[in-house]
Amino acid sequence: MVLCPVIRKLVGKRVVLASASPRRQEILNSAGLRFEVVPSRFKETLDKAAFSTPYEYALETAKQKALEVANRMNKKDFRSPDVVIGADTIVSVDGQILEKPADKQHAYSMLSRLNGKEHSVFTGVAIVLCSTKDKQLETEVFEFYEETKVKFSDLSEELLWEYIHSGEPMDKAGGYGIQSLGGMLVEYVHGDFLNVVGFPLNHFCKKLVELYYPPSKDAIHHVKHDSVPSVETFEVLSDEESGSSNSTQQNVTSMLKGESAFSCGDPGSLRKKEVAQHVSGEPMANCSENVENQAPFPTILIELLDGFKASKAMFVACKLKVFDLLKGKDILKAKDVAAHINASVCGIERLLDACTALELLNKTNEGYSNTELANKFLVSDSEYSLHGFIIHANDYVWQFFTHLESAVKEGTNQNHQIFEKKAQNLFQDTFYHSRETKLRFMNAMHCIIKVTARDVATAFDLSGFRSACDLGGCTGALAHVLVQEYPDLHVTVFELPDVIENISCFQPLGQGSSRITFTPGDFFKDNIPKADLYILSRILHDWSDDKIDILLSKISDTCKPGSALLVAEIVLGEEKISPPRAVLQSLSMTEGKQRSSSEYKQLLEKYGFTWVQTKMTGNFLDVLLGFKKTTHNSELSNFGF
Ligand SMILES: C[S@@+](CC[C@H](N)C(=O)[O-])C[C@H]1O[C@@H](n2cnc3c(N)ncnc32)[C@H](O)[C@@H]1O
Repeated sequence: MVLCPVIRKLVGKRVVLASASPRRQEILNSAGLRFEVVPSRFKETLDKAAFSTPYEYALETAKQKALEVANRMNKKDFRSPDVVIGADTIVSVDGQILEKPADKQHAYSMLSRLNGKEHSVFTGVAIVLCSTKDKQLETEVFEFYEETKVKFSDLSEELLWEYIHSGEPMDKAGGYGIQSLGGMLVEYVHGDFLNVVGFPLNHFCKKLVELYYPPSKDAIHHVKHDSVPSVETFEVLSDEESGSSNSTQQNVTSMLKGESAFSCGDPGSLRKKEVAQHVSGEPMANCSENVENQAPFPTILIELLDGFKASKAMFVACKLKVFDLLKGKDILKAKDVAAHINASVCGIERLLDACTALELLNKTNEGYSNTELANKFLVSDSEYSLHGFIIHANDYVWQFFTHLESAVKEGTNQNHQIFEKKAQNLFQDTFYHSRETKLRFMNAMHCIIKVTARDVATAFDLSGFRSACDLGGCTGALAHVLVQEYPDLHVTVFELPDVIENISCFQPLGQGSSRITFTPGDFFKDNIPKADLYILSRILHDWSDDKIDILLSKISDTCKPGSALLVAEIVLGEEKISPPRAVLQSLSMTEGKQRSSSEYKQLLEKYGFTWVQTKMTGNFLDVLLGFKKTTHNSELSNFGF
């Protein structure tokens, strides 16, 4: 549901959030905004002393972040976004700006400064409207900031260090996250809570209202500032400039060309309006009113319409090992690629052009070559290859989605259509029904967990644990990262015997592997090994509540008080409509389901795990950690919590 009608005004526009912050993404997602995430590469190194107030610093950083992304995207494919949103959150105390702590000691000095005092949280937000003229990017910047006052209670040193050891402060401005454990430090909040989380949604919506529902012409006044040259404001624009039928026609044409809905009139008049906007802080006049009456170009629908073609083009190029052929610096013509993989020249030429359009390949007069993205993720033997996962998507998931209509009507998964028999057991009867399909599935899991393992392993500080058991740990890819990260940790991978028989080709040579043991077994039927820490990575979403009951009861019974359970899954937003990859995965209708953070928390608590914390990693998987109930909190501090 989209509560704020103005958010709907952005439907059909290419909206980009220039921030990697999962918190900002979640806030905007839950407001119903559809956007792409392109984290800014702007280095946050502006000289703070050059700004007379903290919010000016936050505003400038937000603006530079957004402009960097707008410029980069425009240069990259000459297809600029319509709107780029940049934001920067800082904490200010005693006139000093605090950003993210560099290490635990730095976090301690920040939190000590905030202890027992009131401080301000400022978020600067820049909304950059983009358009192009002769492939040159033109931008208009609208900016605002929000201030929220927060007061910390008087906190003991012990509590501050406990909080620091939770790992939570490290990626947060001021060294705390109010939406999670950090909320316990806070006595009061005056102002917008979401501003402290990282994005002032309310003010953002008001700003959009100003932009998209501007006040009538009469309401706009001349402004004169002593410090800036006198400029024309909206009132001096002629009718023609500000909204005649001619300019309406131009708007429609420019929108159909994919240009910004705001690029009406000649560029000169646009620039005048732009200056006026900056000076007066007032919105653009009739230009956007005209646009309101036009149906915007439904970019999102067109992209959805073509989505399956794009996926399939990438799948087929992977299956034919096109990226392997072009790996490194090789440049080949279509006919050479066709000869190598024994395919038609015209077919390959079309496939290579499609991959170029999708930014997987580069094309010059000499021929085609891999983009960096393809070299890194699509070549089958690259370190972080997703090739195996893509082949699984092509050979299995794709088939499933061709039966989606029946799946939706029947409310069941369609394995019986694909495998021609009803699956009693998801793994034995489907993924593992032949050696070929088993290796394909294992390779797919191996690819995806390799890319995400480091973030899973480090989402919490696990250095207090000595033994871990990764239940359904497949090829052991997560176990390998865990033993690299934690030199005192031993990991048992508990897996089906069928899988363990086939793990040898997935084992890296080298350090740490002597601390990994593979133990065959069935986690529903057999006893599970004893450990301080149990791990369920992408297990719970696959199973029915009955099966989960068996598994979690078993873990809970085996766990000693103070031991912990770590769950890695894609965590749904509380409204359960984001992130799209989780919601789309749900369509595969396995026995299980995806859950939100509060649902996982409830589930873990039901089996005796307390103190459940969630980390949204920004990577493919999010992580939850809960501790087996203990009467003594001191047992938790053995693990640094
Ligand atoms: C979706 S995969 C996740 C693999 C791995 N944990 C990861 O995150 O990539 C589920 C894994 O659970 C294993 N599994 C399924 N049923 C099992 C059972 N009854 N006992 C032990 N492992 C099982 C499968 O073999 C598979 O490797």
